[in-house]
Amino acid sequence: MTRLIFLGPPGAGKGTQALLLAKDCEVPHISTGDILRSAVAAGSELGQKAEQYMSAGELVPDELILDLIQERLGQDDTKAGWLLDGFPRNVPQAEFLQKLLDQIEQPVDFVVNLDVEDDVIVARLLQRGRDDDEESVILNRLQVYRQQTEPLIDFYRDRQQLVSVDGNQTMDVVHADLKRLVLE
Ligand SMILES: Nc1ncnc2c1ncn2[C@@H]1O[C@H](COP(=O)(O)OP(=O)(O)OP(=O)(O)O)[C@@H](O)[C@H]1O
Ligand SMILES: Nc1ncnc2c1ncn2[C@@H]1O[C@H](COP(=O)(O)O)[C@@H](O)[C@H]1O
Repeated sequence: MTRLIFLGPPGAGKGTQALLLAKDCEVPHISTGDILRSAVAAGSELGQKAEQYMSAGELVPDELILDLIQERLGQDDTKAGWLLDGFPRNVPQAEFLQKLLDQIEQPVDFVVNLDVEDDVIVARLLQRGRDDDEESVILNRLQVYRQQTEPLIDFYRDRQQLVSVDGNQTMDVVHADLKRLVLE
């Protein structure tokens, strides 16, 4: 049983590491960014509403995300655990998640905070080249991260759930560190 939340700035490697660990642990990797990008590609109502925020590097409104995550965590493949990547992104989302996990009796094991410096992040994202990896949008995502998401570090530290991992190392070394933590 593995239930983890990945925190960290854009480009820290959350998606990369969550995908690797999801394979090791045989649990789903749940990325709200991936779900939203699929919705945009499909042209669904959710996608149409979310697109303008995503392309500007803003968070989409909570009302578009909370039902989505509640429904996803109710699906059968989550019974053996899950890895959350990109959710929660602000304090109201974290409070919602805490209540939801209490209700469905699925406590989180711990929250991984991937630490990476800003200049490394910008270089990585410019190389990744996703639609929202354009320099001005990257800088806005970083600002949104500092204002809205970074306070979650204290939120989870106060609850003794935070574990920091050095994301400045090679992907293999970060993966090995995470495996050690999960298997301990
Ligand atoms: N340890 C690493 N060293 C060098 N490059 C890395 C490392 N981890 C990830 N990357 C690369 O950096 C880019 C960003 O990684 P990734 O998509 O996993 O970040 P993320 O935290 O999920 O970002 P976002 O929040 O923007 O979706 C990718 O191109 C990935 O291949
Ligand atoms: N949890 C979220 N709350 C609000 N907006 C979100 C959330 N998760 C993703 N988004 C939007 O999608 C893009 C890309 O997300 P990544 O996690 O970086 O793939 C993000 O900038 C938000 O606009």
